[in-house]
Amino acid sequence: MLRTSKASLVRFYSKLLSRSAGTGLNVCKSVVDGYIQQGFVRTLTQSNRLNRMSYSQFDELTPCDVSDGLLNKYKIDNGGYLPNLTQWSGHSRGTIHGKAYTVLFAPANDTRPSVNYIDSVPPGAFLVIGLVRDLQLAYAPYVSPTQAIYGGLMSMRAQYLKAAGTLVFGRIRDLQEHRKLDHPVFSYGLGSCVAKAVVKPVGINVPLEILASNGEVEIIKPGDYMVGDLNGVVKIPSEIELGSLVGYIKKSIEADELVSRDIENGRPAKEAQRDHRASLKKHL
Ligand SMILES: O=C([O-])CC(=O)C(=O)O
Ligand code: NI
Repeated sequence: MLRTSKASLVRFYSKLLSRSAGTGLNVCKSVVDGYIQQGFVRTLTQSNRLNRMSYSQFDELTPCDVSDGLLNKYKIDNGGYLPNLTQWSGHSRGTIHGKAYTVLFAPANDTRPSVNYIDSVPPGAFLVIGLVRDLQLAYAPYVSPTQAIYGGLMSMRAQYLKAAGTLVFGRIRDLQEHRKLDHPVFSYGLGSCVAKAVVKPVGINVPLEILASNGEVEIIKPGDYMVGDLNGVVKIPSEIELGSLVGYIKKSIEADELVSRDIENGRPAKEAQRDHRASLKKHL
């Protein structure tokens, strides 16, 4: 009982800490540090281990499965889907997944200095590159620069550092090179010219604001879990416990397999769905 309440306390403060990042609410950090020093760190480590154990289970899931889980269990209306992205390369690798390592690009005349993001991509990370809000559009082509902000050499380095894949909310170039490497790259579009005359990277592991085509803004935080394939990319917010999500998704897939068998045997789809999905409610 006590452990549960400690765990939820730590989760609560961790959330508060991530929300307060950059807002000057340093008091939260000292509170969290205090709890961690008092031994609650063990609980955190245990929950990280649980998350780590679940990671390879995403090899067997698709972004569609994940969206079903986010919609039905967590009531996230868009199922975490980040619209209008295409997977250009790395198709042989099945489902691509990893924690978001985010990079923000701003206009070349931004006062912040340019940063080197590519040489510190963590192993297993999903490299996620976005532009500042002013350079984004709600409708195709979704960004105003026509230049490519990512190329083949960057994929070569990301792959060497064992990144899971790359997601660019903008244009990429050197398509042949990404394909030759078989490195998974997703983006809005393509280009041929490098972007140094118009934009530069200014932030690493900062939240990215992504304008979606329905006018909503999706925030991608460092550490959010990203899952992609031919269907596109889905974001699992870092607050969601991956073990519980995967548990629900597996039940949901089992139910769909029973529906599929019934449909193959000529049973009406509506009736089969109603019957097999009813039992899912107890896993919510
Ligand atoms: O060189 C650049 O700046 C971008 C590029 O084409 C690559 O990464 O291959
Ligand atoms: Ni290049």
